[in-house]
Amino acid sequence: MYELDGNSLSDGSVGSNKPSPYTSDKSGGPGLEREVVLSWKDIEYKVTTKANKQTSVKTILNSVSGHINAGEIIALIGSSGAGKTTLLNALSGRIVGGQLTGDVRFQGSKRNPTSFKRLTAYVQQDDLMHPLLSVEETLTYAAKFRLQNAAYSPRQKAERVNEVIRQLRLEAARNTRIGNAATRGVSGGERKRVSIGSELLTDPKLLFLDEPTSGLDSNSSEMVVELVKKISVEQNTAAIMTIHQPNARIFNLFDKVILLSQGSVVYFGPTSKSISYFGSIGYQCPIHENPADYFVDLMTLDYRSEDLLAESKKRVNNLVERFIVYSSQLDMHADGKPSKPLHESVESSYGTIANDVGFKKNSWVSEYITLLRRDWTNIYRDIYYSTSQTLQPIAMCLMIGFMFYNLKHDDLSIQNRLGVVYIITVQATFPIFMPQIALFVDDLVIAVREQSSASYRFSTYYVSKMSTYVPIALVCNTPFYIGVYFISRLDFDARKFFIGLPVFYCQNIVTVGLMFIFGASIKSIAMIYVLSTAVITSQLLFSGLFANFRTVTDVLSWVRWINPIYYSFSALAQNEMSDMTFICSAGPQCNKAGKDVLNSYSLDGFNIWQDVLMLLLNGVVFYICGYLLLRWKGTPKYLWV
Ligand SMILES: Nc1ncnc2c1ncn2[C@@H]1O[C@H](COP(=O)(O)OP(=O)(O)OP(=O)(O)O)[C@@H](O)[C@H]1O
Repeated sequence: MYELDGNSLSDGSVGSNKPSPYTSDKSGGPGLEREVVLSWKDIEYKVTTKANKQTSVKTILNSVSGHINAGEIIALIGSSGAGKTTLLNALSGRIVGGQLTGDVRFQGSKRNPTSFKRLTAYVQQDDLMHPLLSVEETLTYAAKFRLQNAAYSPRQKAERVNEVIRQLRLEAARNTRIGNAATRGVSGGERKRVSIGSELLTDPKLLFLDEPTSGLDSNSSEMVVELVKKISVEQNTAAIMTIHQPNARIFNLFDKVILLSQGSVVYFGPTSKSISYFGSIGYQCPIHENPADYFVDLMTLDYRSEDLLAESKKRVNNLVERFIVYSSQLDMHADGKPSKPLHESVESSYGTIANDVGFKKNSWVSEYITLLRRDWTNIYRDIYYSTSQTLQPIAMCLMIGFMFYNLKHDDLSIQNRLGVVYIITVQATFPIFMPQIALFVDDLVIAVREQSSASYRFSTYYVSKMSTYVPIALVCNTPFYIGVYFISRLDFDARKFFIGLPVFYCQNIVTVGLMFIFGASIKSIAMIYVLSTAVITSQLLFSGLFANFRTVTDVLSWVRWINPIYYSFSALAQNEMSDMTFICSAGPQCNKAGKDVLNSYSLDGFNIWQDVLMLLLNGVVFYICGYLLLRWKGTPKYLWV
């Protein structure tokens, strides 16, 4: 382990042959051996980059080794782009893409991804939480998902939430909503503490934090670090956090620091010894300077001129080499023989603890009920969404109803009837798709984060989303259908009314399925809007109203068979017109049969029930694809070493 032990610089010299910190870790004090929670050795991470059509391999982490003991907090410090987040991700098992090599052990064993996820926690830099839930609700839902029902009763979960609220000093904000850019909520520091609290609920053995102080003033930053330290000490857990140039007070709160430059370790050891270490290799931190600022300046490449760049590169290389020399000396016993690395020695003492932890997931039903409750709370509180989803169908119903007011039974009404039926179909597409996709994409980001800590199953998430979005679509659009039916006076017949309504419902349900496909497969909302508009517009164009399928070229005529809108429009049009007869409004007396009209529009390829069947088949395919895409895209392919 390339780490300075607590005593190695006591005489101010570097490189004295001492018992290696690999073999015994007594940083807890004389006689106190602390459990090594995580150790990592020779971590290398490379990515392939392309520039000017040339492919090159970029090394982002270069032979990084270290370990963390229970009760410690370690700061990962370096200039921007030094590789801090990459190292944190590699250690927490969240690296995607590239080549990762080396060896990471959790409590002495190779990591079992599932147990590791459950026993550790990761606080992301962006605090992704539901803005409309209060602090207490956010923590309560996290507790319901992440604490096993078998081990915690509802009361014990509530007590655990209260304990975390107390621990993180969040009592005053308990009932305040999290908030976002649109709605004022808790302060930045409180938000960060809620984020940390959600992760602490499970009593993780190891906490990873990515820049927990970014965006906070120095008081809030100090409070966050102090709290993490207090918890680590009290609960004998460990924490590793990336942090940008902490002030001197915050810097001194850390037990150890890892200083990274260009992916290489420049120093890893006790914070208290960092100044003397740098002093011993010729870089004495000025008395009144903040040590973290001084170290980061030393480690940063200076791009202001060629000369300054060359000079800073030389300095950084020197710092890296000096630390390699020093750490290799620490690897030797006093007799000059290499000591057995701590990384390997801990394995024998801790066996396979990390892999032995058996977790019983909460039941599917329990997850589903909790997710459903959270979804409906969010929807109910989203005043903009609920108002617009309620008012839009009513406004459209009045407009369409009065535009086609009181349809007659003459031949002029043929076009109008087809128009009304078509608009009924359209109302079950865009007005449902667009607002729901915006909600779903926002929600999915949080779900993916929750998934990374194995909070619940994707299947429960998906079914709870279906159970939220489908009823909303149906309930909100029902007044539209009823209003348009009666105001425009579509053919008055109870049988027709009660056949048309379920067909309309089916189209709404299919639209929600299509929405899941887009939401699960594309992250960018702008891209979704562009592509989905193109897809839905094409579906509307191929509905049979604008182009007669007898005249559509063979190359495109097949589109109707995979077009749900064709089926719903055809079913609704047949339902309305197949038994009607239209009187000619002018000229010689004549009658036009609805059947003939439908035939002239090629809308009678299937009968109503076949149309409904095909519509439902489209829906089933959409929902299955949506689920598979959600699983595939929502489960990042993390690299484990
Ligand atoms: N997948 C990747 N492909 C290409 N470059 C990458 C990739 N991942 C990381 N990098 C590069 O590796 C370097 C280290 O990135 P990282 O995010 O770890 O830095 P950091 O120290 O956390 O920086 P900051 O403090 O600015 O967040 C950066 O130059 C980044 O651009």
